[in-house]
Amino acid sequence: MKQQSRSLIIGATGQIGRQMLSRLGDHALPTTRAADLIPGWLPLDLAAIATADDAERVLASVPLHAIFCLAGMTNVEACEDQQALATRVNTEAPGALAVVAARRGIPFVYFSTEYVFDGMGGPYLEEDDAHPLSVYGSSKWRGELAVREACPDALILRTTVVYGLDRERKNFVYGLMRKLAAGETMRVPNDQVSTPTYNVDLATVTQTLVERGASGIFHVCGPELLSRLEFARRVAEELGLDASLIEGVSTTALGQRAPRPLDAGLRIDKLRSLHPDLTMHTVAESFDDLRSALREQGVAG
Ligand SMILES: NC(=O)C1=CN([C@@H]2O[C@H](COP(=O)(O)OP(=O)(O)OC[C@H]3O[C@@H](n4cnc5c(N)ncnc54)[C@H](OP(=O)(O)O)[C@@H]3O)[C@@H](O)[C@H]2O)C=CC1
Ligand SMILES: Cc1cn([C@H]2C[C@H](O)[C@@H](COP(=O)(O)OP(=O)(O)O[C@H]3O[C@@H](C)C(=O)[C@@H](O)[C@H]3O)O2)c(=O)[nH]c1=O
Repeated sequence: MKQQSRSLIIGATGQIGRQMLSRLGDHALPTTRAADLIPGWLPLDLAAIATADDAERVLASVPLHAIFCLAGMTNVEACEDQQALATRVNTEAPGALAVVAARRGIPFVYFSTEYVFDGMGGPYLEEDDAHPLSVYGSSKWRGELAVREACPDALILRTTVVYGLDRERKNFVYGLMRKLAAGETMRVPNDQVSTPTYNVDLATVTQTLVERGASGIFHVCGPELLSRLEFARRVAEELGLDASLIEGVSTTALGQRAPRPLDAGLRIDKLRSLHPDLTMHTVAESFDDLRSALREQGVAG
């Protein structure tokens, strides 16, 4: 029987990958490194893909109509110590997979980050100069360049501080909820300014942009410019948690190894002007949608 052509979701176990998967349903072919645990998924390890030949081998005889590259080495601190792996996973493998997409004439979507900027003049537009501060940011910026070179029609989506329901319960909001619900203090940087992004909006916009044949770089993030401290306080307020347990500190005091862009955030003027029907929700609006689901998951009171 002829195999049906599907959209490859690389990184389908991740926060954003899960959202894409639930949207695309049977039209998606998810990948994971732990393939034996999930029947029907394609085994794919970005660390094993260095060249277009490697990518062709992995995808040989797999009919596809789009490739979404959501997988990445996303632990910003760990990237500082594992530069070679970060380069392979975030730069070289996406570039190699983009070659396959270009050869097949199918859409390729690469997820990038606000961390391509240095945070000295945000919020940023798509055409602003990149100047990453960290190994992670640099690997993603070089990933963008590799993807664009391999597949000039690729769609590159830059986002940041993505939150929402996450089966792995890994994003910032979960960390905050766990601490506050346990009555523990959370130290949060008061000098990292960004534009937090609801993962449902991000997945909806991604799907729509691909359906509309968009290409090039788009910033896709929430509409509010907030420090982590302000964001954390709003989340606490939305969930009825004790915001007095949130302690604002400088990034320096937090002692993170990877430098973060401070005065950052992304501007979505381009998205708004070319696709005015697409809405990125505020924190308050997204929590109206999210609150009950978080409670069902048993992580919020
Ligand atoms: N979350 C955020 O705030 C932001 C995310 N992004 C970008 O969006 C993308 C998705 O992020 P998010 O969903 O949050 O990520 P997660 O950290 O939730 O998930 C990472 C995914 O990458 C996969 N992965 C990691 N290493 C490899 C590898 N060597 N080979 C194959 N798959 C691998 C994991 O799969 P496995 O199950 O096999 O471990 C997992 O599915 C990333 O590219 C990230 O850089 C950009 C800006 C902000
Ligand atoms: C350990 C610790 C961290 N933090 C903060 C610092 C840091 O800003 C944040 C770490 O959580 P995050 O994972 O959201 O932060 P970070 O890994 O810096 O976030 C990034 O993720 C990657 C994938 C991106 O591409 C970025 O755009 C951004 O969203 O939490 C605290 O506030 N208190 C703490 O006790």
